[in-house]
Amino acid sequence: MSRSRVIAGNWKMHKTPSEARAFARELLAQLGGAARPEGVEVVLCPSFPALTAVHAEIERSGLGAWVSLGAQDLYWERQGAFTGEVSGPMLADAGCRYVIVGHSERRHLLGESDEWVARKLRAALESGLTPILCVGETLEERRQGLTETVVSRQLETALEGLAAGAVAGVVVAYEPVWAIGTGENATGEEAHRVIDGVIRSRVRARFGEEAAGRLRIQYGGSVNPANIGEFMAYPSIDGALVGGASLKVDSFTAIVAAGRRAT
Ligand SMILES: O=C[C@H](O)COP(=O)(O)O
Repeated sequence: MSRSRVIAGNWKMHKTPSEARAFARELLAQLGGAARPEGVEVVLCPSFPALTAVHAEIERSGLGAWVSLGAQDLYWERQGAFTGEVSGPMLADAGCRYVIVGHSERRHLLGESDEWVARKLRAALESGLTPILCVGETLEERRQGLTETVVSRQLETALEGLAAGAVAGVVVAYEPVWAIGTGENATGEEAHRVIDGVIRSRVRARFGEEAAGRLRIQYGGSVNPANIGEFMAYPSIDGALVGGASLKVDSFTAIVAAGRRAT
């Protein structure tokens, strides 16, 4: 299995720039003090105002070969009269390599549609950023047996019209909405079923074997040091998108360490 794993910390609307800087310094010191887990990339996604401070800490740490900066969102236009929005070129210039698109909090709290997410994903790629595309069903959709329908629709709308080579470079995060911040995670088997049986197989059908084989697919939703092993036991799961447990140095470093593929 040659795909590297991506362990991303989504700090959401936590930590001021000074708190983020101090936290990043401590986290990077701890990550740098241990051996790099083989085949693992780490992405830190602070809020917009903290990006440059965290970028400076990554540079200072010398871990830039495997620790990257990511943003939590972007707008699809490159510049213009879009008050409050942030563009892909701005993020790239601030040192980002990754950007989250379509997080469920944006879809459900802020009304982002599948079409908006698709535009954002394209904008990310055009700016040379790796999008982390979030997909996942709500509790109600799960109860109605709509997981596959919802995940397929979100995935296919976002990837529609892209070249297979571009799709191969995307990271998809399967985040069942009912598992986010609730302490109630999907089981490894449930995550594997959606990741392999829905997401990778849809990509295979639409974009071919090579794109499907290269695409990295994470699980997200109440990941913590106690349950990360259950997900990483599946070769199909290429890492995790971590919310709450990424806000503490010890829990996040434990999750990063667990990301290495068993040999
Ligand atoms: O982006 C991260 C996800 O929303 C998961 O958050 P959580 O780990 O706090 O459940």
